[in-house]
Amino acid sequence: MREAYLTGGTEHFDATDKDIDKALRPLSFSDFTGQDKILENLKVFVAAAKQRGDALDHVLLHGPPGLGKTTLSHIIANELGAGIKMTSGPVLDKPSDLAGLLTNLEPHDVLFIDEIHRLNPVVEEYLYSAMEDYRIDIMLDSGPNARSVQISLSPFTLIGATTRSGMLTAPLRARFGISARLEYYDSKLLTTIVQRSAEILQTPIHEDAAYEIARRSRGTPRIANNLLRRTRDFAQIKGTGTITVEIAQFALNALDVDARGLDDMDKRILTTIIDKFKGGPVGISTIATACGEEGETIEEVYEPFLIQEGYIKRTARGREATEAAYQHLGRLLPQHLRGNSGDLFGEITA
Ligand SMILES: Nc1ncnc2c1ncn2[C@@H]1O[C@H](COP(=O)(O)OP(=O)(O)OP(=O)(O)O)[C@@H](O)[C@H]1O
Ligand SMILES: [Mg+2]
Repeated sequence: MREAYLTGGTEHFDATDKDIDKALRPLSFSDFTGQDKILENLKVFVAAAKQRGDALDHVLLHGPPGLGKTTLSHIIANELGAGIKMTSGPVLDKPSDLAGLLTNLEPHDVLFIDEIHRLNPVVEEYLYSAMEDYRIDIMLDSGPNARSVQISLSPFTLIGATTRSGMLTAPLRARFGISARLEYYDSKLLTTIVQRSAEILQTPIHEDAAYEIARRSRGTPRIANNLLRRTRDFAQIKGTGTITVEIAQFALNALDVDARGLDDMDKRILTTIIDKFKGGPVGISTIATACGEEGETIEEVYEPFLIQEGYIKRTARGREATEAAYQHLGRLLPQHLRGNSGDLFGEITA
């Protein structure tokens, strides 16, 4: 169930959750909280393109799931006053799928390709000339009648989103004029997002309760919104409807979200490194097998947050648990991590 908070977009939610998700989505630059640097730049690029009457340059948005890549793509289209067509890498099976989408774009429209690192290489090849020269060459017929026809496209903006920018080919990456990496949100920003969402859901929430949800949301707006929804259920059934800090704590504990926002899989990864591999270093695929999870998912979804929060370190020989990880899980620090306290001890006994 926790997976719904972490992975793959909105498809895990039921119908009502999907509707709520839509309602909570910011629609304009001014509605969007955080990622200040990215927004500042995008505002300039959008305004300049509009002033010149050009299509906006192609945009690559990358970063962990749930930080607002899809949301930002819609906002960019809104701010451009343009239409948006959505698709995703694995869905574009044949060049004709891509051609169909491209030839239907109005001038300055946005084509959004999610999971762009998973494009079929043949389709990707076609995308190059579309991005560069706004044209595609398609083959008609096959065998002796085969001929290639060139089709001009309306100037458009491709927005590609990916959680794995490292898996993009160099030629594709080079064709994006604008590239932005979304970062995890701090608790203050997430508090603002929780408060905004609660207002849209018409649920009264105390500020300390909003903060409690925020700081336990793995730096991720999607998780914050999900925890808010579930907390709202607890407030409704177990309380008076208002989300107080007590209700928030009760709900978050019931949902197995720990005090620092780590979930079951986060903890399983840390305990695996510490208990089974003496704190590391250990390779990601070994951790994955021991945790019963895909290596890719660990690298893409769990590890970035654990690294950012200082629980694991990436070294040339693999992943290592840090002092913070031992402390958080209540494990005894191994000798090599005792550093300062060991010295102090040595001084006293000397
Ligand atoms: N800056 C923000 N302010 C307010 N809400 C946000 C913000 N960023 C994201 N959200 C909320 O979080 C949810 C998830 O965002 P979004 O779907 O854009 O993430 P994503 O980066 O596309 O994730 P994925 O990689 O899984 O596709 C959205 O429904 C939106 O309501
Ligand atoms: Mg998305």
